[in-house]
Amino acid sequence: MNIALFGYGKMGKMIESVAQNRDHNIVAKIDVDSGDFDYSKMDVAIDFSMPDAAFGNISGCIENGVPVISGTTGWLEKFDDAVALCHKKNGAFIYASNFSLGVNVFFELNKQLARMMRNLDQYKVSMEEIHHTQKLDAPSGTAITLAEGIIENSAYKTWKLGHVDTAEIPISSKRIGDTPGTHTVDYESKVDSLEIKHTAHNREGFALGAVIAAEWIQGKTGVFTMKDVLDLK
Ligand SMILES: NC(=O)C1=CN([C@@H]2O[C@H](COP(=O)(O)OP(=O)(O)OC[C@H]3O[C@@H](n4cnc5c(N)ncnc54)[C@H](OP(=O)(O)O)[C@@H]3O)[C@@H](O)[C@H]2O)C=CC1
Ligand SMILES: O=C(O)C1=N[C@H](C(=O)O)C[C@H](O)C1
Repeated sequence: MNIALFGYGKMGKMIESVAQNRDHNIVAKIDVDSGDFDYSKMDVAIDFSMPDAAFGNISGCIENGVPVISGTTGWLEKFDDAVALCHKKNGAFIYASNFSLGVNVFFELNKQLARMMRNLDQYKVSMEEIHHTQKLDAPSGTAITLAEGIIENSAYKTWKLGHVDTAEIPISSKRIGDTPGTHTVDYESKVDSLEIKHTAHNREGFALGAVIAAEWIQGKTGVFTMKDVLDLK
């Protein structure tokens, strides 16, 4: 498969390595100051760029008939526009706030736990995410997806960074060293604590998930999620 990388930073380089180990070719490495590039050489594009660049990269690929996988976080105010464009152009698009296989299982576990805790008023939920100090957005895209999973399956109405009132899920964002990504969902009562946690040991899992998504989307049209890719029930 001929893969174009939009964003050749920490993740772009990791994806290059994982993709080459799976016998794919990298046909373009596109950063902020890259010149012209040729969409006709791309079987699929993988975007791990920056919040203000992602929508332009994704829409350019869709307009030019290139299936696109995006892991960039912090641009979701334009997500519905990307979905509409994909449907209009009969394109193919997957966004995931986190491509690691373990986190996608964690997303489903989190929803199931929220359903089980729904009527147990003794417990108050909170969330913590820890990332490296270069991260631009807070809270992380993964923490937002986890909060949305709880909101869909409980009486919580919204999430908020820091301290909150009772209908909100508090998210604490910490930036420590080179932490690849740690997410904890905690239910606290007066008598006990129940927590689920995912810890990424490095960036390889994110890259592997994105390459698996790129392989899976070949020949398909539509807007998909990692739940579709991994066939999680
Ligand atoms: N969904 C997931 O599983 C994961 C998502 N992420 C997300 O992916 C994104 C990238 O992360 P990471 O690789 O660590 O960040 P980096 O800062 O290391 O890399 C981002 C790259 O994007 C480049 N860039 C800037 N503008 C553009 C543009 N217009 N077109 C193409 N490339 C551009 C930057 O170039 P320059 O340096 O020249 O400005 C840089 O090389 C972040 O939003 C992060 O949150 C990260 C890990 C996992
Ligand atoms: O910026 C990162 O590094 C990461 N970003 C994603 C997020 O915002 O959730 C995924 C992962 O945790 C790493």
